[in-house]
Amino acid sequence: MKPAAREMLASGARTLGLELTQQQLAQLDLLAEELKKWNKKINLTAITDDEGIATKHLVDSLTLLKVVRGPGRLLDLGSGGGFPCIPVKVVEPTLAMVSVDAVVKKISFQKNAARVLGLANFETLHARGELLAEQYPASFDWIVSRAFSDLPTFVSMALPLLKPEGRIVAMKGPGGKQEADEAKVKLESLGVELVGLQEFQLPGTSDQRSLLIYRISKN
Ligand SMILES: C[S@@+](CC[C@H](N)C(=O)[O-])C[C@H]1O[C@@H](n2cnc3c(N)ncnc32)[C@H](O)[C@@H]1O
Repeated sequence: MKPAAREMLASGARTLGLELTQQQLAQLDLLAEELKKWNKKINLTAITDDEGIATKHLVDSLTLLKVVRGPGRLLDLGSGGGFPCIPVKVVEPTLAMVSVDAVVKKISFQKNAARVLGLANFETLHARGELLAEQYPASFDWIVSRAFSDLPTFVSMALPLLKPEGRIVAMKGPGGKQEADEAKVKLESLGVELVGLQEFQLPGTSDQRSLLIYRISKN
């Protein structure tokens, strides 16, 4: 990435309370370069400029760390080009990751990126999220997604895979609260409750973001 984009990444992360090491910066830079290289052959993202990648993919993925903490097992459903899971893994390596996408070429990209970046405990899976319950029953502390699906679809897919004390985190844009309100009754009938809602501005932009956090209902 150009120096200006690297600086946007470092300062965006700092705004989130994350002081990136030189090694983490170099790994995220490498991820951006691999993304641009592969994107010429396969369609991974519409965002192709360094500044856009720095803020809208890298810093945006790291906003998840406002809520998620390691150690633990994290599942990213519909991870596409590896967002948010790869940047989060780089910055919070104590999280063991499973990254799932239904499109094989996206998973091939992630496998390559994980190798080039030297990520350990980062499993990639070419699969549909609906079909994971047998292989991963009640297995994850965190199940997350960004730009994946509506809340009821995501939550129903995540529930059989979530540990009893685990959390489901949906990364949303400015309409997150409204979506949560509209889905409230449906989500309660599925057996989850909203335990956190964070609304904030994506650092380095004027874009609004929200994080919706659910757990299995206690009553
Ligand atoms: C809009 S992309 C978002 C990718 C990434 N999370 C991001 O924010 O950049 C949605 C991704 O979900 C994947 N997907 C859609 N339905 C899926 C399913 N049922 N199981 C697994 N992946 C799915 C698609 O292949 C696509 O890569």
